Amino acid sequence: MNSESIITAQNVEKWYDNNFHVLRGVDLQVNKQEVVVIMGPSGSGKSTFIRTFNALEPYQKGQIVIDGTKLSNDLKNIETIRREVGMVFQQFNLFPHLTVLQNVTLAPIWVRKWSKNKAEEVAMQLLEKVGILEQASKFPGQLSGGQQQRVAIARALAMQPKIMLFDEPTSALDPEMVREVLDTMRNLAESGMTMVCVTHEVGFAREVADRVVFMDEGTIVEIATPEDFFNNPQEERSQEFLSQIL
Ligand SMILES: Nc1ncnc2c1ncn2[C@@H]1O[C@H](COP(=O)(O)OP(=O)(O)OP(=O)(O)O)[C@@H](O)[C@H]1O
Repeated sequence: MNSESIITAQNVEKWYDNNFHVLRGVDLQVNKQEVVVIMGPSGSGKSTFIRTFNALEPYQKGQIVIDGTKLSNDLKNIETIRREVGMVFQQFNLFPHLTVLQNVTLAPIWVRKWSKNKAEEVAMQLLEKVGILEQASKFPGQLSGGQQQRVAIARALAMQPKIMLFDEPTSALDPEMVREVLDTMRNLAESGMTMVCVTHEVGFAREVADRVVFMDEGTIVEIATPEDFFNNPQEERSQEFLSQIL
């Protein structure tokens, strides 16, 4: 792991329109090539927090800097940020009327202005990497959930991001498909990608994460190595959470 920071969030505060104070002064620094897993009870603000990293959610106070670019709410740097930060969601969010290949090449052609040939060449490499090359000409509805999620990962990677965000990527999958998606994420981590993953998958966190961040009620309660977090949590709220999930 590289010790150079690529995400710096300082004292981030956010209120939803209904005045709900969802992020209450959150600080986090993620280093290049680091894998951070964010865990915490439902409603603690995990999704909201990572969605601020690619400007899907505005925030009202504090500062977020992504690879040297300040993420301000005037959306000035939004194109730069979105190019650098890929995201995979719980619901795969693929375009149902486009083939797998078209889903993966769409953004590189329109945003990166690549030729169709170049975009398809890169897409085929990525589909091979995530193990679904033979599905390239199918439509999302013809694939299993696990395969669709791997298309979503390939689609995000096609933009050649520096950071990948995962928001509960296996929560909508049947149990037998969870493994193939986690294996794909593990391979990506091994290739040196910087990753921030909201997930309840303890095995993945134990094996792949460099650090586990535990959030509760809009704050970060504890940050620790997986070994320390799962074997010897320091905070009472972490202990309570772990006693429910382990
Ligand atoms: N658009 C919105 N408007 C108002 N409140 C919202 C909105 N989106 C989320 N919330 C609330 O903010 C809180 C945090 O939501 P968030 O999805 O970030 O939590 P989470 O920790 O990711 O939860 P989960 O594990 O259930 O996905 C929840 O109480 C949720 O109801």
